[in-house]
Amino acid sequence: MARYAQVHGSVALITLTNPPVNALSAAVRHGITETVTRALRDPEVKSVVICGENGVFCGGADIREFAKPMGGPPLVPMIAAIEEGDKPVVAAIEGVALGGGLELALGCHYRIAHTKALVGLPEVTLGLLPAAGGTQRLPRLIGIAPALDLITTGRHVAAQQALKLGIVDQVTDQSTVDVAIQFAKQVVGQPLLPRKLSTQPTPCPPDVDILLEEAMTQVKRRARGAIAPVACVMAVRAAATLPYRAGMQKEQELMATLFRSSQAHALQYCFFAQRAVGRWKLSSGAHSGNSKPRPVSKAAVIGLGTMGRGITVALVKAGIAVVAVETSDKQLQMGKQIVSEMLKREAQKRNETPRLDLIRFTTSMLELKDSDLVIEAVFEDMPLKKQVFKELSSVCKADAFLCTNTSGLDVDELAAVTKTPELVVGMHFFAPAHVMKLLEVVCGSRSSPEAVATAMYLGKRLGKVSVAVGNCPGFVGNRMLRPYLEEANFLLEEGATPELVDGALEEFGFAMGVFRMSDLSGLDVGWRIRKESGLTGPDVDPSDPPRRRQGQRYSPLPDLVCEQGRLGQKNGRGWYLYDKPGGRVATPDPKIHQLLEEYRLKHGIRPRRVDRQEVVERCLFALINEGFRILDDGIAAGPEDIDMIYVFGYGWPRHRGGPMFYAGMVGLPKVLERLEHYWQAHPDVPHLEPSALLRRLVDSGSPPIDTWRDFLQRPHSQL
Ligand SMILES: CC/C=C\CC(=O)SCCNC(=O)CCNC(=O)[C@H](O)C(C)(C)COP(=O)(O)OP(=O)(O)OC[C@H]1O[C@@H](n2cnc3c(N)ncnc32)[C@H](O)[C@@H]1OP(=O)(O)O
Repeated sequence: MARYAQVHGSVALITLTNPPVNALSAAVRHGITETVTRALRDPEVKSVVICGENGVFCGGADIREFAKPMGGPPLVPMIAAIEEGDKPVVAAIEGVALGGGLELALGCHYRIAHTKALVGLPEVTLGLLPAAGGTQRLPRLIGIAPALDLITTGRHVAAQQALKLGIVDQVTDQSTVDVAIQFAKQVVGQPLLPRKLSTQPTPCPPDVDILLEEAMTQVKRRARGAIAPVACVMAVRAAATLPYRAGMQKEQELMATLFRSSQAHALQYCFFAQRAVGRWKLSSGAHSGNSKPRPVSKAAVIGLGTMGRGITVALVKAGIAVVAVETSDKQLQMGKQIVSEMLKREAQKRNETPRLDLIRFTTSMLELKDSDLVIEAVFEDMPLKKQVFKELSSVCKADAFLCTNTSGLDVDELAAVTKTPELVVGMHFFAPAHVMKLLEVVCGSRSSPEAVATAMYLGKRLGKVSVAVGNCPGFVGNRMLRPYLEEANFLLEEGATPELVDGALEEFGFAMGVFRMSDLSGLDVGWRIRKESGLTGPDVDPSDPPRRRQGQRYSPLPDLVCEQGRLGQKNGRGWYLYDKPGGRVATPDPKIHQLLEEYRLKHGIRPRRVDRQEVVERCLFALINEGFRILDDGIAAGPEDIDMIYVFGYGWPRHRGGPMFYAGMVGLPKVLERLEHYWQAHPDVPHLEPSALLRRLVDSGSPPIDTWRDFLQRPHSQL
């Protein structure tokens, strides 16, 4: 899978041919080994150019092969043979040179890149390190600090920046291969040794130890338990402190540990899951392959609250014209000012001019008449949303898509008040909507394939990971969140503190524990929803005991906290005390501890010691259990969909693969056994009752996650 040609008489042109990204599969490695040997042996060949077919140099090692036994020639000696050869080899980089692809290029003596090319060592995002010499050659080429940055973050670098850093020798906007061939002819006869990176010393600043220590501290803080970034720093340290051969040895040792790790499996699963969720399928048989999105050139956003503002900014950043609607002039002016500031900040980051000209702010719904797609983002209140949808249905053009940003209300109920229910679909963004990568596309029972395809595609244009889900209260993400939050509250009743619960979840890898997250979102949001559903406030059934509602255990603790005027970070007091209203520095609050003690005393609860393991099991296994129910109900098509929702929308640590993957990693029998244990202890908590799907999977010998779809009762029936 590498083509060989002799061009311009004396140049061997080797082209990698493994579409779509010319990944270095065993066949490609075999092809490179064979063609390079041929070129080096042929006396007519004076220099060599390596390029990739279809405008892509190489996307790196073939990630699918990592799960199989290793076959074919290994990368390290293959790249060493190129570098050690006595003929100049030039890499012609178009498209991407990533991971093993860039390592191959680093083994070449020269690198020419197209202006639009991207290079990088993203192995860390797959739980690995660049183990084909990348951690040893890159620091020798560009120095310790920039190499640490690229290797520990895995970020892609555009050609011009790669030129500045010294990764590539030349950038061209012409045919890269032609330029590389000319270049290859010119460098024949020039000394090759200085171009062989493995023979060069690593340029080290005098304070290299401090630099490496700081890098280690920084990655540990950022990594939240991920091991690959730490190993990356250790490998670069080897490049700074050891000769090349010993450095390579260290690289291989570190890689061997990472390669077998559950984190690497989780991260590689995420890589493919992220791509798989784009291939949606509806119960009607329509799917991403046979349903075309309609172009959206003009969108509208109704409501300029937090969500509406973020959605407007996301649309404008994608170059889409927006009509932004508010009810009153005052609200409109406030929205306009905040959106403008947000856009200016965003543009500043990208060194661009803010596209304020793309937005028309108005209080008149009549201005929506030529919008292709409208996103309603008003208050989370069904009667209000219905009123908006009725109005939209009469003012918008007949084929306009009508979308709701509801976080859990019934999309079918909204569709029913319109003249075009087939054009109604949910687009559930996550705050801040211009930043968060997740979009839940909620398919109502009457949503057309075209409406779903358009919402999914629009999400992609906005840079989101769009996941199609069915219509049920809370959809996927928020439905699973409920048992998670409830278990956290029950743990407080039983003896835990907010900081103990959050500490356990943060140690697991969440950026923020459940109580800090609730404080950030605002405690009044959930309070209002609980009042509306009769769980607290005047509508509570007076015959309900204080800690039971609607036939099951209920914790009124969050209501009590709100009643004390503690609304979270925004007013400086919630489950924690903050440095100031809106401040971010959270400290444990003795008043909350006192409230918990008084509460337990009042309800005759004898506090017990809750450990971190119980926190993780009760909160996360309850959430996972709901995930199994969602799968069996046909609300999500597969475990990958749930996992991507949690990784991109709820801060689930990516190196743990998402909740469903994690369940498989822990072992389904163990999850089942712990749920049974906790359910026995708390029979009044229905969400702890193990789901039927979990039981079926365990009874079937706990099959691997990629076969779970075969065990679903009604696969994607609600999609
Ligand atoms: C000793 C170890 C040495 C080296 C280790 C490595 O090299 S690890 C691999 C490092 N490389 C990467 O991490 C790059 C991964 N790929 C990407 O980032 C993107 O795919 C890329 C190349 C930027 C292209 O993006 P684009 O949006 O254009 O396409 P898409 O991501 O949808 O990919 C298209 C299909 O190609 C599959 N694919 C991509 N890269 C690889 C790969 N390295 N190995 C195997 N398969 C790869 C991808 O899954 C898509 O296929 P699909 O069937 O749709 O899932």
